[in-house]
Amino acid sequence: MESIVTIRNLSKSYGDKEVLRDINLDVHKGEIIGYIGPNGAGKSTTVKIMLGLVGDYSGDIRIFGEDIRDGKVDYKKKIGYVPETAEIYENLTAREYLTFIGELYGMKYEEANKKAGKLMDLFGVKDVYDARISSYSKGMKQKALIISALINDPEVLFLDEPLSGMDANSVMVFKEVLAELARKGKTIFYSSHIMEVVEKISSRIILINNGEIVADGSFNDLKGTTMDSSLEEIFNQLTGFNEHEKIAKEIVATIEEVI
Ligand SMILES: Nc1ncnc2c1ncn2[C@@H]1O[C@H](COP(=O)(O)OP(=O)(O)OP(=O)(O)O)[C@@H](O)[C@H]1O
Repeated sequence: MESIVTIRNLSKSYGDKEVLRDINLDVHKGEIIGYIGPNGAGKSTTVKIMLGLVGDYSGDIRIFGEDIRDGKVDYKKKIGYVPETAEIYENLTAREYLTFIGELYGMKYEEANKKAGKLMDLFGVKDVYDARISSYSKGMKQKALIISALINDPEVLFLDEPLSGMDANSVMVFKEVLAELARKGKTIFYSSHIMEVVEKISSRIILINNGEIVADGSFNDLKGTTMDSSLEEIFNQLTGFNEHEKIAKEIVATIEEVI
């Protein structure tokens, strides 16, 4: 199977805090990787390193066979990225923003405008194409971001919590879009805390805890190793978490406390 992303011995520290420890990973064409882990586990850091947004790491990363350290930016043209928090240009309209992004990817204005307008329509937000993004609801902003990541027909998609704020119908459509893209040979790296969705869409799940990969396999493989039935339970077990009731009680007791 063709390897789209190859990560070898990736480690990263911030000061004396080791955030990623010896990550090794091969991502193959057409895979939907569910990349999960507790808050602060190192998921966004991994993705940002792959995108060239964070440097100063040790180890090697190849994307489409090229070492990303070589400073070439060509590989980025084949990548789409939905970040966890969007630095979206809120004063622009979606038409302005999406055509701008399209042109950055080397598309002609007319082509970008046509495609963006059509995608806005298909995502049910055509009526706000010419409204400022600052006036959008959370889910509408998320759709504009998703469109900006897809407009250049990328080979690889990096998605960080892409569904936040989206309603149930839109989520269904988007999940189907991801499955269809994977069938067409696109590779998807999907980072999220919504276990239900990760469980359903991923062909392979990678669980990272304290900067290390602690599980890597299909949902069925993971089920086999722990005897748990849902990804949420597997997640809790592999990250050593079984104290939710106790912690919740302490939180409520603290809220009620008269100090
Ligand atoms: N610029 C930075 N400077 C210092 N520490 C950082 C920086 N960015 C991230 N970290 C630390 O690296 C660790 C991993 O962060 P990261 O954002 O990769 O986690 P995550 O798995 O994406 O978490 P979440 O699920 O909350 O999004 C955290 O302890 C975080 O505090």
